[in-house]
Amino acid sequence: MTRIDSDSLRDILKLYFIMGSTNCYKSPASVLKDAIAGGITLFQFREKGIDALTGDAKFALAEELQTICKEHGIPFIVNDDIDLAISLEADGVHIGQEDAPVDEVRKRIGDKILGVSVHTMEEALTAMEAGADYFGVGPIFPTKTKEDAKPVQGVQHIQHFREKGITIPMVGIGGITMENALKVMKAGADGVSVITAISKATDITKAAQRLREQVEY
Ligand SMILES: Cc1ncsc1CCOP(=O)(O)O
Ligand SMILES: C=C1C=NC(C)=NC1=N
Repeated sequence: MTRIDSDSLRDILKLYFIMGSTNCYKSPASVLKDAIAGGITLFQFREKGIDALTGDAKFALAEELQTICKEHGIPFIVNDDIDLAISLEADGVHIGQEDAPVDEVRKRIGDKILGVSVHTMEEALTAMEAGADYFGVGPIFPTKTKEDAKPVQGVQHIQHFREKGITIPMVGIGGITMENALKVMKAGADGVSVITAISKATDITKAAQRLREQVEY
């Protein structure tokens, strides 16, 4: 197996739905099915927060959601938990700056997709050197979903990375909705990562559809 090429990755990063049990009013399985029906292109299992599942319950939910992704041809990414990703043979992982070093994770997952959260040029350059396939940049707008999010940065970092000639696939994250998604794309992102605007929508399929329209501008 070889590393995914950037152009294919850009296509799957367009509408990057992220979710765990703590982000859903309904069952995570039904939320994911509705989001897939609305046109998400990538899914990340992110089980975090005070009521997050752990151990066997977390594994069982991950497996259930991975099966749904497989049935619909949607790649399945695991947030932070490298062991879980490896045991499930997930399509990739997403790590933050506080997680294991990028080069260590790259060694453990081989050619699978490796996403890294970056907030500064230095973090970006280090992550690229170490083998990241894409960046998650944010929080772009205010968000209540991640309690320990860094300061809201707007689209300046995405613009700055592009102005400096960084061409690596990149998604914006944080407070992204159908109203502001286009601004993120025009700043130079290849896609948007969304939790609440989809997972807590009244009509999940419609919310995903509207976001998909925005990113396909
Ligand atoms: C995981 C993460 N990283 C930066 S902001 C954020 C949460 C995004 O959630 P939402 O789309 O609900 O604002
Ligand atoms: C924190 C994150 C930033 N970006 C992405 C894509 N996922 C995350 N979990």
